[in-house]
Amino acid sequence: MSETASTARAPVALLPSLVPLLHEWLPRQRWFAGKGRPVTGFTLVSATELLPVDTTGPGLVHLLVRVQQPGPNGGGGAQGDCYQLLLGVRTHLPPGLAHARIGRVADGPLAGRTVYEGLSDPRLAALLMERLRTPGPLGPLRFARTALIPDGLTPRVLDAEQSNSSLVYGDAFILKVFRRVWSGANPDLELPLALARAGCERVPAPVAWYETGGSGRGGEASTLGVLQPFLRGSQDGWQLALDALAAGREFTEEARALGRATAEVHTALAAALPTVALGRPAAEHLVDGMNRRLEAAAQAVPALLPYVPGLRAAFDAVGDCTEDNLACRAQRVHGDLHLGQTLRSPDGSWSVIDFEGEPAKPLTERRRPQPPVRDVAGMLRSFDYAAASLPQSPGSPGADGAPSPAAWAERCRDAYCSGYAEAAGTDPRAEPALLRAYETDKAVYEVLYEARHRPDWLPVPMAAIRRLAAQSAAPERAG
Ligand SMILES: Nc1ncnc2c1ncn2[C@@H]1O[C@H](COP(=O)(O)OP(=O)(O)O)[C@@H](O)[C@H]1O
Ligand SMILES: O=P(O)(O)O[C@H]1O[C@H](CO)[C@@H](O[C@H]2O[C@H](CO)[C@@H](O)[C@H](O)[C@H]2O)[C@H](O)[C@H]1O
Repeated sequence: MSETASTARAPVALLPSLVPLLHEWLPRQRWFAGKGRPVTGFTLVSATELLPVDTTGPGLVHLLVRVQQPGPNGGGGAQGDCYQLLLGVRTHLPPGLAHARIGRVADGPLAGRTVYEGLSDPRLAALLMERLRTPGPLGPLRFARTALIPDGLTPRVLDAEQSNSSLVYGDAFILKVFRRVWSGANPDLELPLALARAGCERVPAPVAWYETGGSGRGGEASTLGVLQPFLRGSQDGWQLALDALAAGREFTEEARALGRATAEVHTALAAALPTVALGRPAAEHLVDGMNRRLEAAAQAVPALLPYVPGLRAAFDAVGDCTEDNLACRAQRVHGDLHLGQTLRSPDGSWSVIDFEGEPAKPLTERRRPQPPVRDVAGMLRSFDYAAASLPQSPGSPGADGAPSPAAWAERCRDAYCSGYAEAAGTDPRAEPALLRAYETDKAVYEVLYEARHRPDWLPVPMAAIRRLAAQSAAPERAG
């Protein structure tokens, strides 16, 4: 991403007058990654008027802003993390947009005007779609598409709690606007594009996207947003699993189908993008990464400390990877696979979405080839999560002698691995120590994630930590 401030007709002195409003508004957003650390400054990366700001109607300003904060920044390093903002500007905000209000600008080029979350304004959201329909450059931004997009689709903001912002257009397309912008292609564009080119139908194929930087000055463009077909009427795997559990129903058929879908995605990714055999140095590098993440998590969540030696022992299995072990081949993977990243369409087929990887990790790390067992482990953790999040009531599994949620999860985990083995030809359970190492790494990530975002959920990954640490201490008894 270019670090030079650039403008496309947007007022150059825009940022200073917005700073007091952003100071207050930005840290409160669900997608703001630097929660808990004070914001000490803002730097403008680029400002682009998508709709000119004049006094007759709403304007739409696209901003890339770096946010300075003390402490360990993710991808931004000392310069701070970069965020994408789409600000609506109006003289009078209609009451229907009151919920989107950011504030009134006190001085500068927008003095007296109200700025608000532009994506919440259907008129401005439609304008963003118009840009995607008619590709080409606009100041520092570039719009691209792979197919014609129909006109006149009504936009609505998806109100799911998310790391990014998504808009649905006419129930036909979904546009994901990446909030935290990293230098380089986002895997949520890169991988679905590669899968679409490889003919894999498990992933909605990107129809359009927009990006910045990377052209002419070397380096890769940074992805800002991706438009994909909206899978109307589909339900996500997390909700389906919870519904099944609450009704005391098995979920093994679905789990098996999910295993097959995961294997198909992995096979297509391995065919479309480079794979590497992990020799000892590369495997040891992976173990180092796991140990570093464990140390950082244990510093932030001291409840992890007693388990550190046991968890470290679990990671050692990855260091034993040799080049002739097929399970140790590394390839591009999903990177944050869980039930909430799967959608079942009304005809019963499963799709996989959200290839961004773990949002807090630097992009370079997320784009590195990994053993596919990493995704398998992520999904196995998810069945455990579903079972652990079921509120106990009479008649629910585990109460009054009904099958226990833990046993339900175990059957799902087995069925998922069986489905995976059927489609991939390799059974993840054939390398139990490797699988356990990746499950442990994921559980450590979850401990940190929950401590930061949903402290009430912390007991769920902590229960897994206790189980995994005990299994490493007695591996011969662990499955
Ligand atoms: N192609 C799609 N069709 C239907 N719904 C989708 C599609 N892509 C995403 N969604 C819905 O949008 C939600 C958020 O999408 P996701 O890619 O997970 O965003 P985030 O990275 O912000 O978590 C998903 O949980 C899903 O319900
Ligand atoms: O969907 P995101 O890309 O935002 O992923 C993050 O949030 C997830 C929670 O929404 C989190 O997943 C964890 O909780 C899920 C239940 O809510 C569970 O199914 C997953 O197994 C568990 O990891 C994910 O880790 C995080 O990156």
